[in-house]
Amino acid sequence: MNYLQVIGISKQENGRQILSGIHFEMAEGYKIAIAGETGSGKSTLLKTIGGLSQPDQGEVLLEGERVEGPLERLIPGHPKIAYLSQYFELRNNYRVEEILEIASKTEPENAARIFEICQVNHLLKRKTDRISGGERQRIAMARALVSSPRLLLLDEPFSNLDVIHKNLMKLVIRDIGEHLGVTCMLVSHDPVDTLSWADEILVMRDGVIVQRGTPENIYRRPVNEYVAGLFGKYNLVEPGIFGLPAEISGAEREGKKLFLRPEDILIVNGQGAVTIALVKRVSFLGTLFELELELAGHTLTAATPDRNISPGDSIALSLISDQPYYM
Ligand SMILES: Nc1ncnc2c1ncn2[C@@H]1O[C@H](COP(=O)(O)OP(=O)(O)OP(=O)(O)O)[C@@H](O)[C@H]1O
Repeated sequence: MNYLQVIGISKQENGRQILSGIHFEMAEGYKIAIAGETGSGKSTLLKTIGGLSQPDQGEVLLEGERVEGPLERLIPGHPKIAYLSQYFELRNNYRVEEILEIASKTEPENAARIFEICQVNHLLKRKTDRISGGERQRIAMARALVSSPRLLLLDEPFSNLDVIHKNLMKLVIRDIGEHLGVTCMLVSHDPVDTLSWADEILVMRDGVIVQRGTPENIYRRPVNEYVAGLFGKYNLVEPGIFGLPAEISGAEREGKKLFLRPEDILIVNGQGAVTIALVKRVSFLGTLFELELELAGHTLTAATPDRNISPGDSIALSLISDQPYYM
């Protein structure tokens, strides 16, 4: 039996279709991220899974039992599912430990482990109005976890966090799965945040799942430009400009273009190379330099650690992949 089954969920709001026939299954311990542009239905789907939004059609089963919607329960929500919104509230004028104590349904030993993983031990004696945004988010996470959920739903857990607190939060979320064994699903409007965490990513657009796959598959083999663009920069060019034969993989690739992430383009020693591009612009990105290149009338984006490349240079290119992807 699948741990979580989402079966044909559809929902309209004010005559508009927000979710259409969403269907997927999830095994226990599996990590699913939901990505998509703003308004694509990610939060509504997550709330429906958590019993906080009523679907018009379809149902959600957790361990074989139907998750009731808010119209079917006196208190909306499911006792085994914790939903952590980006707009969570922490009551004012309480100490952090009191907030956590009120929510706790777990043994003190487990609670101590959760506090350690969420890195809130040093905050327990503080009043809730004397903590920063990043600390609040970790406390809200600890509060959700001490309620002993079987499934944790995180809606935009990285929003409003600076890089340091975002990285801390990523560690917390990783450790929740690894050390507490809580199954977790998260939504992020910045899908790049989900690549290193998720076992699988569901990409949504207009209330429909447009692609489902491993992070690597979605990143390297997006089904369309919408999915490609969500996960970063890309190039879509005629295969011929890299000297690739036009009919590499037969009829299915008819009219398709070569899909390349910036890092798929290698800058090589010019001897014997056939593809020479002109450097138009160089931008420093921290770990890499991003190059804007002109090649046979195309503008390409490449990435390189080489700091010795300047605008106006002619450079030789090659492709990193021996399995080109066409879109
Ligand atoms: N209660 C509601 N009444 C009317 N429209 C709603 C309601 N809830 C959501 N919507 C609409 O449904 C669509 C999907 O909203 P949802 O919040 O699920 O998207 P999202 O992908 O999570 O977006 P974001 O990344 O901006 O949070 C949006 O167009 C939103 O305006």
